[in-house]
Amino acid sequence: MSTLVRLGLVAFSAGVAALVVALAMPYTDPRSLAALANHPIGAKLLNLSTSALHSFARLLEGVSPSVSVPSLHHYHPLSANVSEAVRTTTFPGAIASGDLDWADQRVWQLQQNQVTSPFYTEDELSRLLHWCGRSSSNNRDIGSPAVNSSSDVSSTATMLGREAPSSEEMAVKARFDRLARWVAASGGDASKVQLGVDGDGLRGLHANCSIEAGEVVLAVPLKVGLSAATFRAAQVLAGPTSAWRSIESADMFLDALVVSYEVAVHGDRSPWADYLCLLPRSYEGLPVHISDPWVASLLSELPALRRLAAKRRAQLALFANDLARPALMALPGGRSAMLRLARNGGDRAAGSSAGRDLWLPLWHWAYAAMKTRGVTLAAEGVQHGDGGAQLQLRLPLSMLDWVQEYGVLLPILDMANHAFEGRGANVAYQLLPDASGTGLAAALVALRPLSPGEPLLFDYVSSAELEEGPACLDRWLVEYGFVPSTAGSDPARDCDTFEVTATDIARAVVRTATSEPLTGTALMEMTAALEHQIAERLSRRAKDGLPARLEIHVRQPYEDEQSGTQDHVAQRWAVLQWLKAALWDPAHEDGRAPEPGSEFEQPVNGAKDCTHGGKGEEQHEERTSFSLDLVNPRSVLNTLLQGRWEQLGEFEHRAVEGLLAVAAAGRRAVRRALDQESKRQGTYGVS
Ligand SMILES: C[S@@+](CC[C@H](N)C(=O)[O-])C[C@H]1O[C@@H](n2cnc3c(N)ncnc32)[C@H](O)[C@@H]1O
Repeated sequence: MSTLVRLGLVAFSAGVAALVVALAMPYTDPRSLAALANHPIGAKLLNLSTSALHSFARLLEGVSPSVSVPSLHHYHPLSANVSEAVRTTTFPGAIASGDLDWADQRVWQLQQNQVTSPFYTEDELSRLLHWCGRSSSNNRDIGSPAVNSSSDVSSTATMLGREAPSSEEMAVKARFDRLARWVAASGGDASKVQLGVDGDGLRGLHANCSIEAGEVVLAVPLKVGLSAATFRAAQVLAGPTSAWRSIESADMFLDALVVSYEVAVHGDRSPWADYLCLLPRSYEGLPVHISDPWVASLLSELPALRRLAAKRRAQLALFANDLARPALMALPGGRSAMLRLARNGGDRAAGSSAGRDLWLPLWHWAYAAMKTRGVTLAAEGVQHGDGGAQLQLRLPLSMLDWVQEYGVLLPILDMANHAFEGRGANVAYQLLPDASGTGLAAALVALRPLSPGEPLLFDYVSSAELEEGPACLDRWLVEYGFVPSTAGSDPARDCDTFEVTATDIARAVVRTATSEPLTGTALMEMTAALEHQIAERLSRRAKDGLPARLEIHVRQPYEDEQSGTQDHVAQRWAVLQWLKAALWDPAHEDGRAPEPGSEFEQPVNGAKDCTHGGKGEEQHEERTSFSLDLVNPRSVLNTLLQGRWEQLGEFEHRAVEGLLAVAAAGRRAVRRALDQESKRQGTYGVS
């Protein structure tokens, strides 16, 4: 080969090498990578190349690109009946919202049948967080005493009577102090706060000195927060999560992946190791994690909660198996971490029940931690800087261009408990520039002068509620795992949802007509016959988009004059139309039957007689010929509300904490609706 050709080849190789280096360089320097990712074309190129690289890697692993994209349909226990479920979506107020019906009672039951053990246990968490060196902690665990032993914190903790803190308490204090130093070194300030326990035994954040109104009590720079933008594999997250972009609400599960990764892969080497050790080991209130069959059966009577929990449960399963597990394995160190999780379950050969793979327990616990403690930041604000400051986060965020909201776990700040604004909140959550002036810090600002030892309470949702109005309390249980005890009830947060089927309508009709309790074979027979008729009418009306069952939502009427609705029963008009369709023969709709606005008319054909409980074919005939067309939908609605009010009353004797609070709030809402119906109709007295 001539020298010239050799030289040419060397020059060509050098050129190729230079090109490769030029292409690879941005990936090695976070700043140039961030600059590139913030450019619209650069971000697209990065997205494309990381997705392509990831797909290539999967091909090498033998995963065919034609493997179908995972979908929530696979986790809907009745998905074979999807087309039937779709039918229920078109009518206003119909149960399903989307193409899968999560409200169907059978969905929750079937899911529940598969739950044979708790989603995670404290013992499993002890194994996952073995480096923390202690056995348990939860919100009410006093493994977290007031960590400042100064004498002016007497109102802080129930622990102060103790002379010497236990070794566990010392360990908690040491971890908290290390976190405070990390926050300070990162440009924040945690010098005015300490861990404490309130009078109910609830762990929280307390002031440790006197604080003026308007003073910043705590500032935690966002870069200290644990999030998809900051965790240790942030820069390579886009590829392994590229399949997530087409899945509804995928960003909600990104945070659980982040926590799982830090625990499984980095453990005590994680910058958040101290923080992870201070997290509660159990989050008992989240409906999605109900494993006790008795509690699950209570949830069945709260359809709004049940529907949300059923869907969330399916989403968690979809992500755990098909999306988060492969994503974690594709992140650096993920594959061996996953193997460790599988092994950490103990000795399977010995048939130990403690031997399950720890991945699912970790996943569910991580989800619970993020859900109950994370703050969310709009992706828009994160990418373009909020409050006038450009964020310094390591991840070129536009690479995750499908994310709308980032969840962030903020060490120390997330120890503060909740109180509604104007109802006990003494600090406000704000985003402020951090000490460097180039990034943001999440801050708690005093709303009034604070004394040493006072618990710091802020409103978890005030900014969200500004836009959407007050959230119903049942929503709190699903999203935050607890129902805040407010000073007196706030009518705007009292809501109830209950389900009405042909059976419920039949019972209400009998009750409306007879005002006698539903007892005896004769009444049962009559109800069954009515139910049959009602179900038939509804199924005939299915072609008009009328669902076979309806959720009735009861809440404070919106103040908004524009909407023009002032009914405690949401979409009352539509509900009455549906009841009318269930009760009245379509042939009678040309004015032959009473309109919903007209007064209740007594049923004919001896409906009253049915309460006498006689037997025989003749009477049965008479009863089943009861004329539904003459029953007024308004009176049935009234009876349904009355029945619901009584049903919720029974919760008082059997429900567990969170569900009891939801049921009580629902009962107050239904009471208001009943009063409104009673006033409107004048003639109906309700007890
Ligand atoms: C952000 S954490 C607050 C700190 C937490 N207490 C701890 O020990 O780590 C939110 C959790 O604290 C509890 N919590 C906060 N505010 C509460 C309140 N007002 N009433 C009851 N529980 C509350 C709930 O369990 C909630 O899921």
